[in-house]
Amino acid sequence: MNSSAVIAVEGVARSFGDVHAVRDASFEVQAGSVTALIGPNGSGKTTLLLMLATLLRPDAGTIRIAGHDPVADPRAVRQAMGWMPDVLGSWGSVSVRRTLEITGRLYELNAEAARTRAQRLIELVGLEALAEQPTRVLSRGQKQRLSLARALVHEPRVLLLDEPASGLDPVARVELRELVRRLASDGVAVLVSSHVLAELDEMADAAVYLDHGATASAERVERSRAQARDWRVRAVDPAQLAAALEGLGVAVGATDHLGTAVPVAGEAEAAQLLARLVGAGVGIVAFGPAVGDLEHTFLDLSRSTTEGGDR
Ligand SMILES: Nc1ncnc2c1ncn2[C@@H]1O[C@H](COP(=O)(O)OP(=O)(O)OP(=O)(O)O)[C@@H](O)[C@H]1O
Repeated sequence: MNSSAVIAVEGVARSFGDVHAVRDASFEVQAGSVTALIGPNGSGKTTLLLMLATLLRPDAGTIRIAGHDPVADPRAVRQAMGWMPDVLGSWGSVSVRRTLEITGRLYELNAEAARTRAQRLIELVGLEALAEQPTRVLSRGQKQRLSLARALVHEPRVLLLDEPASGLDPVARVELRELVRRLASDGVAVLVSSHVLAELDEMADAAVYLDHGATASAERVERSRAQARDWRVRAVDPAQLAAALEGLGVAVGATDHLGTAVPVAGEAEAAQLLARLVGAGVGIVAFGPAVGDLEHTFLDLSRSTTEGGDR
């Protein structure tokens, strides 16, 4: 295992009867980084996270969290790790503040330290106005914030986040992203699963792609990343743009209100195309990849699996 890998997963599998939820997962997450866990519905993300969080036993393979084995030493793993599940199970009649204080006590903070920590976390996730309310009155997004605060009570070195942005409004999503980046810059290893790939693009340094319970190899991910992708171009005068593209012999894709899709092999080719269009006098107002890096790779991997490509 790499010396700074705080999460190390090797050949992990878990089935439920005939359902092979996770077949063969191997990856590492480094200290001070944010790694995205990406996969289609039912690909095994939650099952994998539950195994890392000591809540489910793997049938095969090895997991190390901060050097500890979740099966042999779940207590050490829980001390090192904060876990934000996709749905918060909370004590409905207990206030937000008490929830965090009780969680702190469960992590063996003394009463004074638990109180101070609860107050800091309430401020960190912006729940001041609701601190004395019972948790049952919280909206889904507010519950997500409480769930995140609870995961941070014991200042973990490893943070597992299962769909943390679901239910959050746009402002809260930006705040979540900034908070996660800040935690990573403090040295925390973060593994985050989400379906909102554009958001992960801005948050993550690395990605693990899970497909039918297996992680895609680094070589396969690299192949998919390198595939030609569509860029989208928009001009003040769409007719002039269409004529210029035709003049340059560019085979255009679909046009919608965001612009016209053009297939481009890489950034150098994109820069060349832009220079030519501007040189031809076209007033370009927007030019960029049609989808983010993670989404492009994810779509290409899904396509190659559907088409029976190798893994
Ligand atoms: N307790 C269980 N018993 C039986 N099958 C299960 C159980 N938990 C998960 N599965 C099955 O394992 C597969 C992987 O499920 P999992 O929830 O890990 O996927 P996921 O990638 O998190 O999906 P989603 O993106 O939809 O949340 C699915 O086919 C699911 O039906």
